[in-house]
This record gives sequence, C-alpha cells and structure tokens, in this order.
Amino acid sequence: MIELKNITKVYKRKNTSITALKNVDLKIEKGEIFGVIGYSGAGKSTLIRLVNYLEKPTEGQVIIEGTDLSSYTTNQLREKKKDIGMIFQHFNLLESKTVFDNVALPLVLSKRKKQEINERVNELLSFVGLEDKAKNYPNELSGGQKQRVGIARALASNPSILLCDEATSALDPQTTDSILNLLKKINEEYNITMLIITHEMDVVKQICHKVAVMEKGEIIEQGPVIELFGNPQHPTTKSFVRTVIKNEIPNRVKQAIKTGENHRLLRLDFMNQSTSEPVINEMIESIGVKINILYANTTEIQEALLVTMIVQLEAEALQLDEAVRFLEKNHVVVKEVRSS
Ligand SMILES: Nc1ncnc2c1ncn2[C@@H]1O[C@H](COP(=O)(O)OP(=O)(O)OP(=O)(O)O)[C@@H](O)[C@H]1O
Repeated sequence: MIELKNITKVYKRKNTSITALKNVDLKIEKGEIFGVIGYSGAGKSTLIRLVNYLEKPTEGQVIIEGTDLSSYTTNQLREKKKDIGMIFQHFNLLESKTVFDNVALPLVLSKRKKQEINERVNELLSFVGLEDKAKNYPNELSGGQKQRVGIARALASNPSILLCDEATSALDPQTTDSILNLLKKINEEYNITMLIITHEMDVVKQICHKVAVMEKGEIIEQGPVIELFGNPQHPTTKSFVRTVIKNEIPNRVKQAIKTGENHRLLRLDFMNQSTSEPVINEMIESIGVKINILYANTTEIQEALLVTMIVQLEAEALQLDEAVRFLEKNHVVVKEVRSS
C-alpha cells in the first residue's frame, strides 16, 4: 500500500520558490492500479519522484507498506527501493547493452548468481514476448518493444510496486493498447500495485481502478474511474472526460430541442447496475413522460459499462420532476443541459 499524507513539496531557487505539490492526500491499496492525471506542470512527476524517494517532501509523509520512508537510513532505503520498479516515457535503456543485459542490470547490481540471472531474464523476456530479441540492441527495436524491455527490467527484482511515468505517451494507439494490456496482465498475475502518471484519459479508462485529477499541485478530484467518468465535478475533470466521452449535442439535432415548462433537456449517466435495468421503459410506463433521445454513447470502462444519453423529456411540470426523482432513485446521474 502507498499512502501520501498531507504532502507539500516546495522547490526553492535563489529568490523564488515553486510549490509543486500542495496538501496532497492519496491512498493506493495493495494490488490497485491507480492513475494520476493532469496537464503539464500539475505536479505528477514530482509526486512519482516522492514515492520513489528521489525527492523528499517539504511537509507530510510518504508511507509505503506501513512505514514512513523518512524513518529509513540511506542503506535501508537503497534496499527498499528494489521493491519499487519504474518505467519511463522514453524507456531509459542503455543503448550500448543488449536487451538481455538491459533486463539483467538490476540483478547484476544486486550481485545475483549468473545462473539465477540467466533464468530470471529469460523468464521475463518470454513474459513480455521478446524471447527472440535477447541479443538485439535497443536501436534495433520498435518503441513498443523498447517499452517491453523497460517493463521486463522493472520487474527483474520482483517489485511489489510499479511506477509508470507517461509509459505510453511516446507510442502509437495500437502499441499503447498492447502495452496497457501487458501492464494489466502484470497486475493480475503478480498482484503488483501500480501508480500510473498520464495526461491521457484513455489510459485511465483502459486500465486504472481509481484515478486522481491534479491541477496546480493539488488533487482536485479522486475516486473510482467509473464514478469519475459518470459524474465528474470539477471543470478540469469534465474536460478530461470529454476527451474520451463526447457528450455535446450534435448541431443537427439542436433544432429538434423544444423549450418551455413542459420540456426538460437532461444528460443521463447510467453506471454499474443502472445499465442492466430497463429504467427508461419503467419511467415511461409508470410516469407517462415522452422521451426523445438526442444523443447516446456507451463507454466500456474495463468490466463496467457507462451509458451516457442526452434526452428531451416532455410531460406536465410535476411529472417531469417525478421522472427526475425516479431516475435518481434508480442510480442514474441526472444533469440539466443547456441547449445553446
Ligand atoms: N527540480 C525542480 N526544480 C524547480 N521546480 C521544479 C522542479 N521539478 C518540477 N518543478 C516545478 O514544479 C511544478 C510541477 O512540475 P512536475 O514536473 O511535477 O509536473 P508534471 O505534471 O509532471 O508536468 P509534465 O507533464 O510537463 O512533466 C512545475 O511548475 C515545475 O516547473
């Protein structure tokens, strides 16, 4: 488990100081894939460097598996760091070494026996699908293959935590998918806790269980991914969600929108159980409203479905209120939409 408690990080330079993180609280459970998303400069890299103890917090505690990192001696910390693997946007491979030697590096540095190193590296290369590339050099590999080497190297010392800093940002969408699937497989097979830093909401959608949104050094919103996608609160979170779920009313249906007290324009988000129930049908039958669906979209968020609709309801004003109450009672998130 990774816990950040009331973290503030201030960088001091001559006469200026920059607050990179402010009052950050975060808890990542064992085996969880936790995404941190934010625009450039939000503080994501600083946060990941604190977990790796490359930076010390100005205030607050970084607690890993129950121990505050500041309580370790330098030697203890060096040992503990082996329990944390890291992968990078630009892979950080040694160009002069073969794929095999790159993956072997952490084991060589830990002075493991040659036979043990051979077995472990071959096992890892086969796990990441690169058994035939052991003797190649990084410049003979594609971006996706380089990241697979980076992942194998990060797993060499059997870490319980994997930190991923923009691990797919330099890759095309198809290669990104294959790397994300590999990370998912690692999480499922080894129960490794993962902290994923990204500026792409699609990465969060595809593999994260929980997500925190950062802005100007603060966490502005956090929670389970499906809930954040279905009911974002902060404008920045909303704009990230819009990159994955388009929820604007298409121009060509705008002329169909009617106004007045007998009409309401609503955005409905159905998550989890509300996607499998005939909620709309029951609302029509029991309350007698008319519904015009102007926009609908289904997003698959790992094992869950999020259905987003923009609808126009037509009925007497009191019935419209009753319809909204009915939807909310059935776990549908209802928001009023403006037509212009
Ligand atoms: N070593 C440093 N010295 C001084 N200021 C720094 C240092 N590292 C980061 N900062 C500042 O802290 C703030 C947060 O930076 P950080 O790199 O953590 O953001 P980020 O969200 O990772 O951005 P990006 O996606 O562009 O990498 C920025 O204003 C940055 O300029």
